[in-house]
Amino acid sequence: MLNIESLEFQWPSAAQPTIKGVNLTVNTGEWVALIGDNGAGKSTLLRLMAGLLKPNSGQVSLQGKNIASLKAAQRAPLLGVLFQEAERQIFHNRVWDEIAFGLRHQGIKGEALDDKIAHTLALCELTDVADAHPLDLHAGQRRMIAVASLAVVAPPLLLLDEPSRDFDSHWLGIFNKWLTCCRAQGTTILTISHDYTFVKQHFARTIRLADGRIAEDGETQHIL
Ligand SMILES: Nc1ncnc2c1ncn2[C@@H]1O[C@H](COP(=O)(O)OP(=O)(O)OP(=O)(O)O)[C@@H](O)[C@H]1O
Repeated sequence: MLNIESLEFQWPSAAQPTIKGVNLTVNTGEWVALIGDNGAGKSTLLRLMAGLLKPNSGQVSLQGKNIASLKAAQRAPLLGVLFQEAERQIFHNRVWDEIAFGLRHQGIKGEALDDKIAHTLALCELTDVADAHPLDLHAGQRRMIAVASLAVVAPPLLLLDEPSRDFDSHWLGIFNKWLTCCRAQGTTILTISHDYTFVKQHFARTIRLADGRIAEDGETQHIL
């Protein structure tokens, strides 16, 4: 599914590379947690995986395609990203329109569009706020809107950055219900997390990044 070879990346303003020769394979349907200290390079690596940054050398391949060579519209059906700050991926004035965006982009309209959105709103317990402005809602709901925008499109690969952050126990329960659906659909997931309870609950494999390199890669029960 996802193959990373000899990946190197240096932020233009940085004195040294942030990602230093990472090699990694994630198989279809696998769930992998990426852990490590603050500043280890986890979010940078996730952005490289998503094709949002171009590496200085090496390559990220997704389903055999070099991700850095794909346009945004070509990447959209292949992968979805949940960023740490949900606000950064919310652009519409109404929850319903935010969730509809990805489907409309795929040319889905009419009853098929309405049905998919109604199902996703119910799954994410957002039906009551479908007409609300996303930024009028609290942090847990805003994060769930970003989740719903991914859920409705259901890409085969999900890259999640600290997904359990901002959720109280109520919203975490709804989020975990969505993860159960992802598991049933065979979705591949790579998540960054500092929440080891969450990691142990869902992710059999854990990779620890330290100073831009993979320090450990193995079974979660041995690493955490
Ligand atoms: N936009 C940017 N421009 C320049 N340097 C950056 C940028 N984003 C991150 N960095 C630097 O890259 C290094 C790795 O940061 P990154 O956010 O990838 O680490 P992280 O492991 O995700 O940390 P955290 O757990 O705190 O989110 C840090 O030294 C950081 O200052």
